Amino acid sequence: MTRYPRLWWRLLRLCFVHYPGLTAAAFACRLLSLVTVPATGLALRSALDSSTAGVLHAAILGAVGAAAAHTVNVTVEYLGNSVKINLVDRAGLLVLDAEILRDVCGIETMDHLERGDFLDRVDLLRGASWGVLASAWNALDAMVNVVRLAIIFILLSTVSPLLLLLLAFAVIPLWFDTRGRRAVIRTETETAEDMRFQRHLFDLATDAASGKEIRVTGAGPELIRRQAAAFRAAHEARFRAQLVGAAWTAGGWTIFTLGFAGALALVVHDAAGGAGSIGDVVLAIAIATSLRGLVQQAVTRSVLTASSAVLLEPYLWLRDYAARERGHGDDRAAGAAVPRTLRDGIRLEHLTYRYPGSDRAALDDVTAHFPAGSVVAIVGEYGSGKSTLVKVLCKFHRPSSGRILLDGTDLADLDGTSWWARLAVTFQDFGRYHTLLGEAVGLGDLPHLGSRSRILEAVSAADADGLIERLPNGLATPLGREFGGWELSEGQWQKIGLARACMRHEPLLFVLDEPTASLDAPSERAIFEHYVRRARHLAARTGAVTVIVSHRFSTVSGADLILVMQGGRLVETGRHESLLAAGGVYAELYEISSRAYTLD
Ligand SMILES: Nc1ncnc2c1ncn2[C@@H]1O[C@H](COP(=O)(O)OP(=O)(O)OP(=O)(O)O)[C@@H](O)[C@H]1O
Repeated sequence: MTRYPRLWWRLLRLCFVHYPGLTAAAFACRLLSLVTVPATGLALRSALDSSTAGVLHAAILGAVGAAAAHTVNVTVEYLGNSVKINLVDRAGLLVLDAEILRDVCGIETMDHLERGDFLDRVDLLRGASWGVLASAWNALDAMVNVVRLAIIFILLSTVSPLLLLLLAFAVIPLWFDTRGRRAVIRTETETAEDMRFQRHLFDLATDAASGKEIRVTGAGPELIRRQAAAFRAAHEARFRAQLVGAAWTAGGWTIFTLGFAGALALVVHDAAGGAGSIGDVVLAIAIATSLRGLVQQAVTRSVLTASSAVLLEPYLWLRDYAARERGHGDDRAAGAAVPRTLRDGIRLEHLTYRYPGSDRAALDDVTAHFPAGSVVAIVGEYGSGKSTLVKVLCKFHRPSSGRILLDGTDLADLDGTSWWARLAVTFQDFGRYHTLLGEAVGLGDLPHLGSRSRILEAVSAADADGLIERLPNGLATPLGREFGGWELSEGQWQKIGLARACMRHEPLLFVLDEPTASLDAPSERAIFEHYVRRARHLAARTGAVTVIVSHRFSTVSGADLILVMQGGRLVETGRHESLLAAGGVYAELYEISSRAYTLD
């Protein structure tokens, strides 16, 4: 909680830096609002007392003053609020949202995108950055309200010190409300996972890709039942918490109203007994009436400020997390430069990796040497750790222990961006870019996005010339039905992904993670041979290592080195012939895979 004031100060400064005019106007309204209610009461008292004393011009002046002060009060309240809403909307969406996204995307590794606790926080903040900013203004307003109340109480004490008792009654609703709110916040945090889960099921049930399976398997009703159950559980818990909150609020206000009525009866009684003027009674009634509104505002703003903890906590957590992760990257990445070419190659030394929250190692003590210029195939059954190894090589995950050396330089000492600039990759879950076809390929190497010759060359390297010829506008064909473009088959999308990976001419690591999963057997063979030729070409230029991940053993038998993974461990390594001769896991899996292939 002690960090909040610092955060609010930073956020208010942020508003001022980006929108100085609006911020200054919002502050001016708040300053004026400090004096408008007391001024109205004082002017009214002066008008009534002057009129009782028969001083006409002073009475008129007082009446005009009271009307003017009241008008200013209403205007600054309205203006102050409108400016605040405008400011919070603009700065929230344009400045703070961008900051949050920069934090999420600026983290070098990708572990956070697979951590439930991280995703819960991002989920809470999704589209709610204005709420983080609003908390700073609510905190400021709560403070302004306290000062306004203090001025009013000083004024009331001039009428009767007993009126100060109202303060006690004013504090009660505040305390009651805070208690109720806390219960609501707690429940919202506790049920965030249920809400995320039900949204996931909703997306699954309405997504075109999963929709096909759902129809065939008839899993729809079960998914709907689970989605409804998760939603009901979260919703009911939140509703119950809101009822508890409402009960606390109602209790607080009932006590305040009783106290307020008692205090006014006291002032009228005093005036009737001759202990005050009629002006005093009017002053007390006018001010004490606004007092109710002011206390209500103070309570609302304090409650809003307190309830913003539901956003501030995840926001601060995310900032801390991003800063820690960036700090980790910066510490290590100081100084080391990515080699221009590889001579020795890539060495994995006792590489172990566990996914966040998992106690099972997805990579377990893997040691291997990928010589510069070699074509390395990683094979193994489902879930054996092939993709994880590729992701750690790409520096998307930081090894839990062990290291990766590039010509002797620890990958951990290189900064991610420089390393990624020397990678060419296509992943299993390749991107489907809904752009012009030429751009979908050219995006593989931004500096050459506009180079037609380079794009055509990449298309040829991916064996995709035939596809371009069949499309109505060649490279200028818009892709993706969702936005009115040309829809491609899985295999065609995959070829575009492969072409994109071929855009870079000087990678040090060329990764093909299941590059042919959506392609037929002849295309697969042709592509593999194509890539081996390309790998030799790249090897001659930069000593690049080509890593191909595949289930199909027959496809990769021509690789220089084959790594056989099983349950996260590297169980065999060597060339095809020697592995076959050894008669181990590779030989067995190769046999099964060849039989299946022949049956096909
Ligand atoms: N994000 C994740 N969080 C936790 N565990 C994961 C995650 N991704 C993968 N795993 C686990 O790590 C292990 C290795 O997964 P990986 O995807 O590397 O296997 P793979 O050999 O590439 O499988 P496939 O051939 O199916 O692509 C598996 O047991 C899997 O359950």
